[in-house]
Amino acid sequence: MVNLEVKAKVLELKDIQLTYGTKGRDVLALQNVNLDIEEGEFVSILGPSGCGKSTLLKIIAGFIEPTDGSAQIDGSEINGIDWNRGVVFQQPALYPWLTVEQNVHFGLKMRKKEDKETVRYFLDKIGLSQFMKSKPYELSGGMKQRAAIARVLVNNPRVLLMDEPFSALDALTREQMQNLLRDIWRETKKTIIFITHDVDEALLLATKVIVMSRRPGRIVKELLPTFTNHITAEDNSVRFTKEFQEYREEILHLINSQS
Ligand SMILES: Nc1ncnc2c1ncn2[C@@H]1O[C@H](COP(=O)(O)OP(=O)(O)OP(=O)(O)O)[C@@H](O)[C@H]1O
Repeated sequence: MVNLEVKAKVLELKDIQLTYGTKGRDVLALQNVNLDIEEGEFVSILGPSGCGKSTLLKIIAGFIEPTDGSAQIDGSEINGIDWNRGVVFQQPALYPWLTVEQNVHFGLKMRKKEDKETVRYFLDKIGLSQFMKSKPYELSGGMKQRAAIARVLVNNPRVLLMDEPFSALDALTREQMQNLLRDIWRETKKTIIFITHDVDEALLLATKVIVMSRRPGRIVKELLPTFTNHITAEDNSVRFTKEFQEYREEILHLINSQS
């Protein structure tokens, strides 16, 4: 049967170029980046250190403007930060003087959209209900990152942007967080853009893997793995298949040949 389902294009990056100007020395970070992202895609970005992954995410987040080219969300030019693009960083940015519940509620309150029910729903979803009255210093690294994810999800963003969110976590917690994020993605059908240095992590989560060249960053390959659709918390045996290893080797070869 022919699949006639047409998904909406959420993000469109056209000929993006980004030059940082520092102390008279220009750094060309991105050049000719073209990328379309459809609704519900889980996109992972890989590439050598310093190739411009975070820069690309910052453009999509609206923290910085491209020097050239166009970055659009739902057909409109990205113009500064907005609640429809939530960002999760490597280090969870929580307010230390607020409880977990207050941290998660913060964005809604800022917009005068108080909604305790939604806050509690997401605290439950990420497994932090019992800790909602705790302060961030009372939480483990994984728990803090759960709170940071909930804090973004309550705003119901169109796109979830994640910059190496699990790289500071121990291996076991990292795997738990990957499973949690996959579950959230399956349930909410959010569009996710996820930067990582870990090829396995990208293949275990993403439906589209973008490999970038060394600086100035360009996209050298887009791959469409489907492993994430076959993984559950109990069974991630697809990672031991020949196909997984072939993807892995191809990506590692691409990255290493850039270095
Ligand atoms: N504010 C800035 N001013 C000047 N140069 C910058 C600035 N931010 C980043 N750069 C440079 O731009 C290039 C791309 O940086 P970016 O942080 O986007 O890369 P990355 O791929 O995310 O790196 P990593 O994998 O090491 O986190 C690097 O050479 C970096 O030194």
